[in-house]
Amino acid sequence: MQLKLSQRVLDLSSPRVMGILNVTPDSFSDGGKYSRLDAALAHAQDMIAAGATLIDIGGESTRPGAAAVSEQEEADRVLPVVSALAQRLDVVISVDTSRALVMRESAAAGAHLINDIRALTDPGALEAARDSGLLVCLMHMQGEPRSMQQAPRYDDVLADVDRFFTERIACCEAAGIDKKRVLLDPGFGFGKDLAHNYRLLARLGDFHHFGLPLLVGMSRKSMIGQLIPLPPGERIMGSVACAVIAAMQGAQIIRVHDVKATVEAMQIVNATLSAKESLFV
Ligand SMILES: Cn1cnc2c(O)nc(N)nc21
Repeated sequence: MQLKLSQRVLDLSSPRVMGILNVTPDSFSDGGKYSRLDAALAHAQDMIAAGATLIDIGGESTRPGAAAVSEQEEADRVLPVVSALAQRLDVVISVDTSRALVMRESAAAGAHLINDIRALTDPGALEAARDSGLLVCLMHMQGEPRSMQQAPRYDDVLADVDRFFTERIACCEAAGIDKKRVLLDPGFGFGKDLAHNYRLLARLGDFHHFGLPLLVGMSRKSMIGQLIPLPPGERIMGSVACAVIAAMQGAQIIRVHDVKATVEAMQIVNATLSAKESLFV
C-alpha cells in the first residue's frame, strides 16, 4: 500500500511513525514549549532524525476538556510552522485541524495531509478538503473534546466506528474526494472509555476491509495512564506497547510523541511480520 502525495509516494508496506508537533500553549504533554517557531522546527528536526516520516502539526489542543481556539488563532499558530517545514525539511506534513480556513491555507503553505478529528463535519470542511487535493485522515470521535469523556457509550463500539467510516467515506465521495485520498482512524480516547479503547485496539485489523491506510494515536493517553499510573510524560513503555500491538495488526501510521523509541520498536515489528506467512497477526 502507498500514500500518493503531491511530489512523492510514501511506502506503507511497513509501519510509519508520525511525530506529534503541538504548537499549542496547553498541549497535554508538551506543556506548549513548542509554541515558538524555532523551537517547533528544532523539535520537528529531532523527530525526523529519530525516524519520523510524518509530522502532525496541531494548533488546537484536542485533549479531553480542552477549550476551543478561534480559527484565526489556530491559523496563526500552525501556518508559519507548515511553511517553514515545507521549505526546509523532507517530511510528510500533516495538519491537525477541523477548520476549512486552516485546511485551505495549510495546503497552500505546502502541507500533504489533513488530519481532522471531526472527520470533515465542520462547515465548509468537506469542500476545503476536496479543493485542497490533500490526503485526509477521517477520525472517529463521539461528542466533542470538551465533553466526550463524560459518559461515552456504544451498542457495539466496533460496529459503530465501522458504520461511521462507511458514512464518512460516502460523504467524501459524494463531495468529490476520491476514496484513494482517505485514511481511517478509530480515534482512541475520543469518546471512549477504557473498555472501548482496548476493544478497538484488540480488533483493529477488522478495519482493513475498507482497503485504506489505518492511522492510530494512543501515545501517552489515559488508556495507558489508567493501567499504569504515571503522568503523561512517563507513559513511554505503555505507548510503545500500544504502537507494537497496532502495528502487528497492520496499522500503517502510528502517531506518537516518543519517536525514537517507537521507531526502534517498529524494527522488531517489521522483522516479525516479514517472517510471517500471513500479512498481519
Ligand atoms: C490530534 N490527535 C490527537 N489524538 C489523535 C489520534 O488518536 N488520531 C488522530 N488522527 N489525531 C489525533
